[in-house]
Amino acid sequence: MLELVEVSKVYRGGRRAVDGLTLSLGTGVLGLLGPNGAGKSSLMRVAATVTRPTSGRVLFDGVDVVARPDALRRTLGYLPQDFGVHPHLTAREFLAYLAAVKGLSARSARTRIPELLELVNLTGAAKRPLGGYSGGMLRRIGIAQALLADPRVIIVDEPTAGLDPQERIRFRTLLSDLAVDRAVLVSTHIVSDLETITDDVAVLAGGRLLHRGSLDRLLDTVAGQVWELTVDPAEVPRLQAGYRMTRLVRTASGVRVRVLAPGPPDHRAQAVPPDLEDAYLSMVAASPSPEPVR
Ligand SMILES: Nc1ncnc2c1ncn2[C@@H]1O[C@H](COP(=O)(O)OP(=O)(O)OP(=O)(O)O)[C@@H](O)[C@H]1O
Repeated sequence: MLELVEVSKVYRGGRRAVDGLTLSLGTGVLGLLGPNGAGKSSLMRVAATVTRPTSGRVLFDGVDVVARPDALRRTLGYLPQDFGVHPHLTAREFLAYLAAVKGLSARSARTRIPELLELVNLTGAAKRPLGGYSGGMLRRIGIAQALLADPRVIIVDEPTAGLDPQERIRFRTLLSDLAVDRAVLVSTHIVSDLETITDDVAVLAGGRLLHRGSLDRLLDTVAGQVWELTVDPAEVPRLQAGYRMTRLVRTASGVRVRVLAPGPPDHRAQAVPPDLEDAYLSMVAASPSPEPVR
């Protein structure tokens, strides 16, 4: 449905935020995972036609959206990271305003807005000013506005940032439901957010794509390389200097550490099954940052 081909984004001053990245999206959720500054927001802004790529192409059903953005824009729902609302407007007024901006007829807005408020579970709060909403409620209003035009493509940047655990679950369920017949691109730097939302992950670091595939394939990249051992606190610096440590927990009997290594780092080390955090940290740590372009 949406294809990014060799896309680069270089900002003024030479910062190369996206570096020759190729990625395709079909129906379902694609999780975009990467540390802060990896280029996730830049990539999403390019995909959402908010900014143009410096080079490369973005195709929507085969049509070049850089030259002809309208076809995608008509059917795109985009929730940026810094989504702002007017605190004095109620949810209903805010959606009505955005519906007008997006060119929906007054008649379709009248039917669509209550449907969306129901979908994001905000019918009961529809007449309250947005200034009194919690972070989770605001994110849900953000999703509602992204769905106003019944989009085929939904792009949401760090949707779970600032949400409490319950809101997080509700939000993930909503996104999964929407993805049944839509392409959904969702970014996060929280590995555990992805496990329940999708099995299709793209790992980004330094503007480059490090991995695209299932969570199992991501786990395979560190199979047999994760070890746990309990050590004296004084030994921690030596281990930290020699190995990538993915966890460190103080216990009554010492410090329980989890390290990545091709073989056992110590006679006390026990092999443990890798988790996604291990795979992600191993991948991101191995990736060099690209040089700024001069
Ligand atoms: N408008 C801009 N002008 C100049 N540099 C920018 C601009 N936007 C982003 N950058 C830089 O590009 C790089 C990638 O930023 P981007 O926001 O795309 O990453 P991210 O993965 O979304 O990170 P975060 O989760 O912190 O937002 C960073 O080094 C950032 O400082």
